[in-house]
Amino acid sequence: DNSNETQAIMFLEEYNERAQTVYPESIEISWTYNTDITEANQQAMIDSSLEVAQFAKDMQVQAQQFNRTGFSYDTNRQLEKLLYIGDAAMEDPDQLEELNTLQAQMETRYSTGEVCLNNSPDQCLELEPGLTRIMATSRNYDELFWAWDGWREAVGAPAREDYRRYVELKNIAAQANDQPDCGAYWRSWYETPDLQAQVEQLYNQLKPLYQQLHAYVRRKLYNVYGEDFINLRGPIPAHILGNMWAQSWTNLLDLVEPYPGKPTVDITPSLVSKGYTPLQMFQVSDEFFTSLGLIEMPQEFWDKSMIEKPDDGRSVVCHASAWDFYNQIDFRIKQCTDITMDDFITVHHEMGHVEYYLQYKEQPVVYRDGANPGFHEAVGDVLALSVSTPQHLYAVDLLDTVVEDDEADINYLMSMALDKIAFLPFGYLMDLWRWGVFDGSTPSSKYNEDWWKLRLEYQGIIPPMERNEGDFDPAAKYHIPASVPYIRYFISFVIQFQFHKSLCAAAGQEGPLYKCDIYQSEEAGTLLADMLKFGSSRPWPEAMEAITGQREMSAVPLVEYFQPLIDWLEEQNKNEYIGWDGAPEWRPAAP
Ligand SMILES: O=C(CCC(O)(O)[C@H](Cc1ccccc1)NC(=O)c1ccccc1)N[C@@H](Cc1ccccc1)C(=O)O
Ligand SMILES: [Zn+2]
Repeated sequence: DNSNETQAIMFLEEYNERAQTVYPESIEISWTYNTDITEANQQAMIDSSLEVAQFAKDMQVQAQQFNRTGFSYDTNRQLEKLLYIGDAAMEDPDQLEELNTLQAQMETRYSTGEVCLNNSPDQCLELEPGLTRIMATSRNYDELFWAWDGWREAVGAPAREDYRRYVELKNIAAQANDQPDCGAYWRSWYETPDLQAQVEQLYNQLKPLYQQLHAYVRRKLYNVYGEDFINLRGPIPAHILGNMWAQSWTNLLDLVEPYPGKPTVDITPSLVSKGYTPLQMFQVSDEFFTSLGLIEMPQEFWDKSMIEKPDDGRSVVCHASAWDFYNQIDFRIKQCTDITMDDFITVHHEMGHVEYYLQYKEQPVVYRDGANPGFHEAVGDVLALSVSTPQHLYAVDLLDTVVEDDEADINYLMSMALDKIAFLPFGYLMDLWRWGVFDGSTPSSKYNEDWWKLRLEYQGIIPPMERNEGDFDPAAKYHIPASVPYIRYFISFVIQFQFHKSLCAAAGQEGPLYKCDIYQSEEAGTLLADMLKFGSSRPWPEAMEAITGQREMSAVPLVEYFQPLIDWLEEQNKNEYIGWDGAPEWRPAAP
């Protein structure tokens, strides 16, 4: 009855007040651990998360007392968000403490991992920046193997037992949220019953693009490493693609550039030669957002963010992240920013998260989230599609010369494909593996075997040395030990081109999609901001419709963006073997 709804609304208002005290305090304690990893800070974070879990449980008990029939859509949706509270729903507090402890230990192991030169403890490299720079710049097969294998030995294998127990506990937590397993719980956030089928269909539509890029890059790597290490009908060794996880191949641009001799589109040399600091990289990004009429980063952001790896000996979680303190004033980024184009793009990615926070900060706390997790990942990347254009980089003095002809355009599209197309199979398989682990189809006895089956089937890569169950290679990627879902990035890499196409139309940009730069377009900014303000108050198809005019995810704008390169690659590859099942018995020579 109506009075019941009035009481529910009063309860929700009380929740909204209390949450804006409870959450900020706990998030501050988590920030302290992330920016100063010590045993004490880790324990403080675990203790605080147990307190927050108790608060969430108390609120859940109150929320489920209401008979929601006849309630308005909004009251219903807000209450619903309080019923499903993740790990906090675990019945047994000891199990929750064990889970939080495991997660903190796995995050610490990854974030403090290092590889030491011939066991001299004073010459060690951490992932950022040391190992990342080697993976990006070395063309020495053995040196790349040293970094690739050393990292997996340091943070992969040791995580196996923790991870096995983590999976058990995460599934117990999922069942406490009325879900069969943790993968099902993570997918439930999309409110899309056939989500797996939709992402599988999107992947199959994009697979031909990836296979063309794979064949072309394989040929170029063959020219560098030779026939002992590259089989022109087989998979590519996993460690020579310019990235620790072979998820982005942009660092191979100098090897694979279609028309060498054109001015480069890689601004890393410019950033370095012009003496750019991390702060300036953030300021340039902020200026792009405000040029669209979006909200600028508040002073607290500049005062309290951590945008460089500290040099005072502190251990920190270097993997980038953007933080909402749920008090409408504190928003931060934590990033160990290196002076590279990769990190300039990551700055935009992280700032996109904060822009979303700023746009929905007036929403009730329960709605301060992306329309779905993929939306949150797409915001910064959409703007980066404009920022990355040679014309824009030239306009903001990050490129000294720009040439606009068909060959230069193909070079540019290749650089973008090495990021966006190369990523797609990795973005897809990360959670294919985890969904299988959570639903039991991948037992711990086959963690590594199933991982490399997926890496071969979808990415067409092969480990440089035989792997076995003494290894645990998935844990060498942050999101696995850090328990961060990943299908959100695959979804983002598809929908960001839908958003780009719509924002470009709003900005009155007419030319080919890959040349569009929405810089300084208030129309584009307004179209984006109006969607961001929704937060998670409406189902994501409504947010999609608000920007693009239609409700589904679609790979069409991504294909449209890359069409000139697709045509070029098909011509280039007309005598190449497409795919990697042409030499099933082949293995690369040992490093
Ligand atoms: O992991 C990231 C960037 C970090 C983040 O911004 O996605 C961060 C990951 C994270 C870290 C700690 C706890 C939870 C998530 N996500 C956020 O900061 C975040 C997540 C949800 C809402 C708001 C912010 N990118 C992915 C994929 C990617 C995306 C875009 C370009 C390149 C690569 C990667 O590096 O493999
Ligand atoms: Zn992100």
